[in-house]
Amino acid sequence: MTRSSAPGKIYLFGEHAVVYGEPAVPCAIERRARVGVEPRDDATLRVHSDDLSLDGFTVEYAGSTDGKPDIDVAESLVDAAMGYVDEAIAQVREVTGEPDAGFDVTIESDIPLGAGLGSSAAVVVAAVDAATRALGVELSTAELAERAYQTELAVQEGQASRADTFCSATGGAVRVEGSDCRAIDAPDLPLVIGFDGGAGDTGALVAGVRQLRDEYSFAADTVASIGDIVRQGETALADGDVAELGRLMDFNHGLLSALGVSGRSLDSMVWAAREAGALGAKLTGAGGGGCIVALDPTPETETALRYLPGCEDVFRAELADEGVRRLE
Ligand SMILES: Nc1ncnc2c1ncn2[C@@H]1O[C@H](COP(=O)(O)OP(=O)(O)OP(=O)(O)O)[C@@H](O)[C@H]1O
Ligand SMILES: C[C@@](O)(CCO)CC(=O)[O-]
Ligand SMILES: [Mg+2]
Repeated sequence: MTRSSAPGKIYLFGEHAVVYGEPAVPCAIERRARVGVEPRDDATLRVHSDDLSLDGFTVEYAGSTDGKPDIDVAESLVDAAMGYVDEAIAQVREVTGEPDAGFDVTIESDIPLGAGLGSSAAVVVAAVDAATRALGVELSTAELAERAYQTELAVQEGQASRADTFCSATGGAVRVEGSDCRAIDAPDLPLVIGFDGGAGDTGALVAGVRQLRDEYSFAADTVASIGDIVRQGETALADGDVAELGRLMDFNHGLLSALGVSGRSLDSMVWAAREAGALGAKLTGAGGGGCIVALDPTPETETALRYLPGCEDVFRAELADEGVRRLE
């Protein structure tokens, strides 16, 4: 068995706008997806994940185009669940020049699905890394990030940035603007995550923003303004000005909300954090439902979120300095 892990992430600033070429600053956090792969002697892909909300199931199907999944749950759920792993393995087949490679894949993850913490990117980065190594190919971090990006791009129907996958592959805080991806220095930040137990569909949310942006020039301006916030945020990060970071996060949340990607429970967690004295709070990732990130060095935000109806989990996030990790 060849195993790799990769971290999830939060966005300090810039999700969604990054899809249209604005800069974004995601930070990897110490919550990981671990993927183990065992090459098979046929072209079948067999995936087991206990973490899927489908209550743990195994899907088996032939890697060829006419292969039908052999499962006992609704096919749409399977499509949603399998999309990223399936495409990650397609990338592995291409980069290794082994179109008929088959694998048994086992996924364990500490990252809630579809909640804005980059579970898809972490699973994809770890899967591509483990499966290529299992076939005797070691990708550089840049190549791994590129293949993982191509995976998200394909699954999200041509609408993805390099931000999540680059951040998960390299770890740390990063800045992504188009194809320009780089590590940046970030001070130790007092990050608190609130999770409403829900999820959003990244592809659908990104498509919704694209539609608004095409329809209204002020929506396009909103996306451009998020870019301005990110640039200002970079200065605040470089200065270690946590109060200013918080103000900018609040503003960023407002603009994401205007673009239609927040929701009642995300807004209520954001307001609970602000009322508890957080320096700033915003949704993270694609939105719809899932997680917010707040800045608070005191325990007040954690306490407020813990008692907020509709908030299912609260935790402090540590920055993950290490990206992909080769386990065995
Ligand atoms: N533990 C897992 N096992 C199998 N597949 C997973 C697992 N975690 C995530 N995935 C895949 O990732 C998909 C969720 O990705 P999606 O991009 O919608 O959300 P996210 O990456 O968690 O959040 P965001 O992109 O907003 O940060 C799942 O539907 C599934 O295909
Ligand atoms: C919403 C988005 O900006 C981040 C999802 O975590 C999509 C992407 O960058 O691919
Ligand atoms: Mg994702």
